[in-house]
Amino acid sequence: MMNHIPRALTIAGSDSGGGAGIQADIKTFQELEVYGMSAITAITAQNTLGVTGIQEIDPDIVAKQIDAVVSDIGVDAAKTGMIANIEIMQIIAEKVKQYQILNLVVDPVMVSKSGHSLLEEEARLALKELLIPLAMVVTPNLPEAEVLIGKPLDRLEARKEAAQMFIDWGAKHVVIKGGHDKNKEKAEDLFYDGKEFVTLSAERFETKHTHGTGCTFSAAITAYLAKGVSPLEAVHQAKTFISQAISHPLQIGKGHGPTNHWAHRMRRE
Ligand SMILES: Nc1ncnc2c1ncn2[C@@H]1O[C@H](COP(=O)(O)OP(=O)(O)OP(=O)(O)O)[C@@H](O)[C@H]1O
Ligand SMILES: Cc1ncc(COP(=O)(O)O)c(N)n1
Repeated sequence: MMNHIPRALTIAGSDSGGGAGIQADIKTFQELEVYGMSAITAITAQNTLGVTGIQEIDPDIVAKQIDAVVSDIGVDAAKTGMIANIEIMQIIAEKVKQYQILNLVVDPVMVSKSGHSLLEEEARLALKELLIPLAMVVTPNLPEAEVLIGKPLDRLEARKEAAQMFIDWGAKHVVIKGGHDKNKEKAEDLFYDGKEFVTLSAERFETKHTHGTGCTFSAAITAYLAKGVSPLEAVHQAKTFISQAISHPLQIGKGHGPTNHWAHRMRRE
């Protein structure tokens, strides 16, 4: 009898530099021994210094990519990253509902670390109505959570209230990532399932090579969900994966280099 092969789909933008987006996601799936597939929403001309061009993909082609992989191969878990515009967001929501993709990780990507918009401003708040309600796990960073909530989230109490809002919008679980909280000695993320708060704490590494950390983290959560792991355990395992990837950065390019997707192997070898 054939073993079941876990299959994960990323619905996101392409990063020609290979550090973020679809490329980071597929590398992460591969490292975690999950079969990776993609539905590309936009092509970015990008490297470690920034984004120099964006071609948004026709929403109909985004839909056809999702149809193609679901109808033939099947999807155990999926994630969204860069979505570019409202039409693409609408079609993704439609397809997730049509195919009843329950293990959906929504990474509400808005702006790249280099400061380029990856989701048109008018579409940002629509995440609350269209995609967050379909999320098994939603993974905002602090600036994204602040845009969606509409107020600063400096204090832990405010972050806890914000986490409750994500649950009220329909997400099953939320992780508010603390990577941007540079004042904190640790890299601390807040997980909430509507009942219990869990702080995920790890060493904060002094490095400028953090291009694609959010993509890699959400892709790792997706890979673990595809393998049948519970959301809390998936987030714990993904936190270990991203910490290892940041702790052994790749000295690639002249700007913010990528994380190291194979760093986790060093523990085994
Ligand atoms: N310097 C660091 N050292 C250790 N962990 C970090 C560091 N920076 C970010 N992280 C961790 O990486 C994960 C991704 O968080 P981050 O806040 O960087 O996401 P993001 O801003 O969405 O990333 P991106 O901008 O790449 O999309 C979180 O678990 C966060 O705590
Ligand atoms: C295609 C694509 N998707 C996502 C990101 C966010 O990653 P980062 O914030 O690290 O630049 C990116 N730069 N490009």
